[in-house]
Amino acid sequence: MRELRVETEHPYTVHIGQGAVKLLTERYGDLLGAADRVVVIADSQVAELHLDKLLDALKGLEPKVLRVPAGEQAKSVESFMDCHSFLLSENCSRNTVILAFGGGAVGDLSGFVASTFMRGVPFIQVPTTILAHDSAVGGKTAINHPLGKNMVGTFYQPRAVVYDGDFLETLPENEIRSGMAEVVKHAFISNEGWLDQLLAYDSLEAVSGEELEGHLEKGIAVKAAIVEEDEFEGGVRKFLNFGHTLAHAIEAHLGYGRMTHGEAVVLGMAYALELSSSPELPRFLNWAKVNQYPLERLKDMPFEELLPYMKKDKKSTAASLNFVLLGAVGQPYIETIPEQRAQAAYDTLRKTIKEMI
Ligand SMILES: O=C(O)C(=O)C[C@@H](O)[C@H](O)[C@H](O)COP(=O)(O)O
Repeated sequence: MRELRVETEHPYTVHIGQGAVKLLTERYGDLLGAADRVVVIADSQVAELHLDKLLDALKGLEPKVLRVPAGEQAKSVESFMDCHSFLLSENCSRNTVILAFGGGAVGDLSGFVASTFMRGVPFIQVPTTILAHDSAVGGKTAINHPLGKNMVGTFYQPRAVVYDGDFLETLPENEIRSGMAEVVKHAFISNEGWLDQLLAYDSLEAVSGEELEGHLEKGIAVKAAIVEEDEFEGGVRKFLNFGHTLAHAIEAHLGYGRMTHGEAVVLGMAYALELSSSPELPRFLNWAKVNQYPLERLKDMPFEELLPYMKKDKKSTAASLNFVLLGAVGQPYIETIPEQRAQAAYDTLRKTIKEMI
């Protein structure tokens, strides 16, 4: 079992490894045992596959379980209110502990619920996807608004992240693609050797379970170091948003859940590399093509339809479009891009993709 500390204002540990859920009672038994209620907010699809294992690990605690829609559909006002209604109907109090069981979406929703129920109750992230190595760490919680992704949310750190590798074994292909995008993002902003290694795999299927665990640990370490330096995103934390300005615009434009988050992030990273005039773009596009990321979808998305969302990005201001760009691998920076240049780069990228597929 591997452990990483995240030294934020309220520090916590990320536990990674097969069978990690047993730590819920071994390490967090005091917190959970002292709660008047333990509430599991579970992704409904994940619950079908893995809830028994989680409940087994929570034996004796008699948790209440609320199933929410799978994936991005969970991050709605309706789900948010359903969670609060459930907590109230179960007579939960400030002494209740919430467990988020599922991928990034259920983690974001549950964290937001935990941060707002009676002005805040403790929560533990129990992630079940590759993508969640990113979203479960760092304390960003949110639901979506039709006008922009993650627009309603808080910074609220979990008490622990218990990341059990067994849950990753049933991930569908598009979820593997989605999660690996965030792993590659962590490599782009931190470490050239690691990026070389990730882009050199013949395909995502060629990554063994053991190697994956190592990559996830590296990704979490990159993220934890940045979050420790800038928990509330005044500066360097923005680098974790590499590829996200366009990605979030695509997700909002298409409708949440129509493209996985990580797949959209791959399109967004390609765009950021184009804006950076980065020599990394060709091999990155090739990796994305080999692994069947939906590059071709850009052709149906005119720049003018994405622009309003990009203007609302949290890194932008009313007057400017701000992107995370890359000087070289491991050297991210923020730049304000004039609209015309943003449009020209988008058109160039679409042309390059059209020629290669
Ligand atoms: O933790 C962060 O900071 C990130 O930006 C990580 C992103 O990969 C993640 O998707 C995050 O939820 C995006 O946050 P947002 O503030 O751009 O909504």
